[in-house]
Amino acid sequence: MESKPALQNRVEVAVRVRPQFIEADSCCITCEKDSLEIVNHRDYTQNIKYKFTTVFDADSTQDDVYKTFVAPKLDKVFNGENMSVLAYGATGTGKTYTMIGTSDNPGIVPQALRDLFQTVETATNEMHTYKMKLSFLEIYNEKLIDLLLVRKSDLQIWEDTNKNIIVHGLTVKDIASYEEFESIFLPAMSQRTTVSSNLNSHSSRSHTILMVIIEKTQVCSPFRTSVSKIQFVDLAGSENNKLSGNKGLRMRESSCINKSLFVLHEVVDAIRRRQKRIPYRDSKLTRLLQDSFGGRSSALLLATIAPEERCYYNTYCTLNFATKSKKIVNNPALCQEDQACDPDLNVDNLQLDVAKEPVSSEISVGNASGNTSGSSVASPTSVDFDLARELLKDIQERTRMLKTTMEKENHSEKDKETTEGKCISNTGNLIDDISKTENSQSLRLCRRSSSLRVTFDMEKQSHSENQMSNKTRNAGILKNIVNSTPVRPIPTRKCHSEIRKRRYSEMDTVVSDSSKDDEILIKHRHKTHKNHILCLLNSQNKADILLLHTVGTRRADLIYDWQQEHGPFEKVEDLNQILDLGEKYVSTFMHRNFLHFDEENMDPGC
Ligand SMILES: Nc1ncnc2c1ncn2[C@@H]1O[C@H](COP(=O)(O)OP(=O)(O)OP(=O)(O)O)[C@@H](O)[C@H]1O
Repeated sequence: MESKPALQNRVEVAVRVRPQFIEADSCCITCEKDSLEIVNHRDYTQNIKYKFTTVFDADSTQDDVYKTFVAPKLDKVFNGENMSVLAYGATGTGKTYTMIGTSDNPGIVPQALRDLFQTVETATNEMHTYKMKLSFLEIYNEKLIDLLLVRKSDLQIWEDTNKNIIVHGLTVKDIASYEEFESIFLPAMSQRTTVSSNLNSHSSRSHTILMVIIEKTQVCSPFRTSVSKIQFVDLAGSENNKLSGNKGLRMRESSCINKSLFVLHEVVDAIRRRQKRIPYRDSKLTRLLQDSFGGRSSALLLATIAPEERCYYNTYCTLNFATKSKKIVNNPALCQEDQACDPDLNVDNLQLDVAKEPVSSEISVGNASGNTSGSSVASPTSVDFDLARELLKDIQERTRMLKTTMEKENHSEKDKETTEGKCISNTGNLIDDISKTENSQSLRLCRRSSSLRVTFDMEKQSHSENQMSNKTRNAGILKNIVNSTPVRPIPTRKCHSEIRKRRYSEMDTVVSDSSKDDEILIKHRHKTHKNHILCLLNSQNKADILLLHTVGTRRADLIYDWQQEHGPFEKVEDLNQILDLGEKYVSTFMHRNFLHFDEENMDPGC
């Protein structure tokens, strides 16, 4: 495969400034075509200048953004590459507007889908057919919700032995036309959780990921299928609770949003600093975006900012995040599979590829030296599987013909067996040879791919890595999918200390000398949890009390009434004073809330 120019693999970043809504507030941004300046808050006599691929000023239209930043890259997806388009920015800065838009001013998603369907139409010919599929999910309060289903439940993220990420049970729907896409997408979009806040009348309370899968299949033998996907990510905006006026449940939502965005920052920082451990697992968002930040997908990040001075701090933070992100180097690979040759590989398995494409493991994401060990491994000799399979078919065909001829010529039974036996044994040997070669090939490729997945800095990226042949990569991906052994659920961040310990012990090379830190961390977390439980118990809002495990409306009433009468609980054990709860229940309460306490229950106001 031809090596690609370094810049093509970096996360591409553009910034869009939304129009000024509050005239009274002065504008703090000056835009150029590919740069912008804001005042330096540390020294008002200076400006801070940022450079990006493109800067869209407040006058830019939806068309400008789509046609300049996204449309030219859609070809990549058609050529088998995975791609993510992400909107990032503070609340009310125009992420959803830019991604989805309105019926009069359609945003990136509808425009891209129109173009994709158009390309499918023109590209379909006697050689290839195309199939498009759709999945749509939101991450709300650290829960994965399938937006294509009416009944909402928290989906699980699973991981197979090849470190492929799978959203278990996620609906994948076929879409045959743009109209069909709209008929599925628009009702699903209306299911997304939004509320009115001081900063945005339709503020998104969740991150959404819309995945469009494109399957390209050869009409003739060998019926190859290549599967690629493009995902559109509309991140919920970071929020300052004082400005947004959030309380109670809104506060909890915003704490989940802020926390996952915080982890995203940490992931970006860790990749840039080439840390051993990239904290992808610390939130569901980063787990699902693993491929877009330091993985095998190309990524386009659109940072949205507001021009008003009162939004200065958010603008400054967004621009800094955008600047950090553009330094991340992804290592996109073409996804291709030989479906016809593998009867076990059914299309339904591929549907799950919305989040299943190979991703970098925490251990393989940059070792201490920032070296990718695999890069020094010479490319294994490429075995031409297609040729081997053709040969195999040929032998089988000849065996069949020989058998028929022998029967016709009334050869003796013995002769027939001997000749046929020879042919079959040859065939068997060839099958063995092929599968042995494939297995060893795939083993090597799997090892290589886990160490080759992430490159932090293209300048330091080894040349040999880029030169990995197209076929080798494809075969690697094919084997990654074909060899996928049963998946297992990943313990997500709901982890309590035990899971945390176990996870750390699994990550032998990474944290072998950090057990002390871990212990301190566990103690700290325990203390923090205790404070948060206490805080929820003392909340003036019954909805907050209901967030505690094992607390239903009756118990929430008892707890609320008690604190109204006696004042706030000083310690969690004070629950024993509510006689109606019973001693046994209090111990269950402790057990469940301490062991199963998850951070989504934390109220940031506490
Ligand atoms: N470029 C723009 N031109 C015109 N209106 C815009 C533009 N950008 C944003 N808006 C308007 O600003 C408001 C907030 O935009 P939007 O809902 O897209 O923000 P958001 O960043 O998605 O916020 P949140 O994170 O709270 O969901 C909307 O009413 C939207 O129509």
